[in-house]
Amino acid sequence: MLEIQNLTKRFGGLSAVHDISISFEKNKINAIIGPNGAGKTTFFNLISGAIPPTSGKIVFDGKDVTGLRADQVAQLGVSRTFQATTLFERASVLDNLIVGHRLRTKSGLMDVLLNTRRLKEEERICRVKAQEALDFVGLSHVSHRIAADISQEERKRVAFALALATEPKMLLLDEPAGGVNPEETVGIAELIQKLVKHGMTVCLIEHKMDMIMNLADKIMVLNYGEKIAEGTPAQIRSNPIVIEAYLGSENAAA
Ligand SMILES: Nc1ncnc2c1ncn2[C@@H]1O[C@H](COP(=O)(O)OP(=O)(O)OP(=O)(O)O)[C@@H](O)[C@H]1O
Repeated sequence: MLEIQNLTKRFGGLSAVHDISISFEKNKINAIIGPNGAGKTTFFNLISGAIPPTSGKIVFDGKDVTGLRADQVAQLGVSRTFQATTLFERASVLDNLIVGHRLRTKSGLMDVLLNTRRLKEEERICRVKAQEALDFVGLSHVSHRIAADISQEERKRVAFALALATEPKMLLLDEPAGGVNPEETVGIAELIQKLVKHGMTVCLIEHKMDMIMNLADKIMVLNYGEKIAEGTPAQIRSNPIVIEAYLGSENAAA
């Protein structure tokens, strides 16, 4: 599904991502872990087209997407959530979703000015899709609440619903369980499994090791921009290089 070949991103003298090659299989949950500053976010920025690589190649679903812009990559089926979910705080959850969907649909300025039939039809479809996305992530009950009033866990679910607007094949989730309590983390993990059940491929960055170890099919470990390991949770847990660099001897003992 996603093939990364010798991907490098340099910022001045610093290689934030250095010569990474890896492949992520379709319909699986892939996790990227590593200490702060290891290059995880930069890696996501490269895959999603937010920044161009210095060198290397990114092939998504058989197409070379290296150097494409974020909107072009999104069009091909890669969608993304961010560590912080930015919402229109005074608007309802449903309206946030409708705006999110509208931004991704096709009417041009002339349609808006002329208020065409196509525009009206798109608006209707957006409302239906927004409602469907909220149902999918388990938020129909808060659809009319003001965004400012919902919990951190609900915000995370809204981020998922927004990312689903483009009907992606692959979802990049940046700390999907960041700032949510352990019970809610289980719920977020279940939602990720549901996405995969519905045919999506997931790639996530997460610091919550219990969640990752229970959820991921494959883990890539970054350290100082380099891939130091990849494998199943069991392989990663017992990898001496990972233990040394990242997990620490306490985790190994556990
Ligand atoms: N635009 C930029 N310009 C210069 N340096 C950058 C830029 N973006 C990231 N870096 C540097 O690249 C390195 C990797 O950063 P990155 O944010 O990708 O790490 P991370 O693993 O996502 O960290 P965290 O877990 O803290 O989010 C860091 O040293 C960071 O300071």
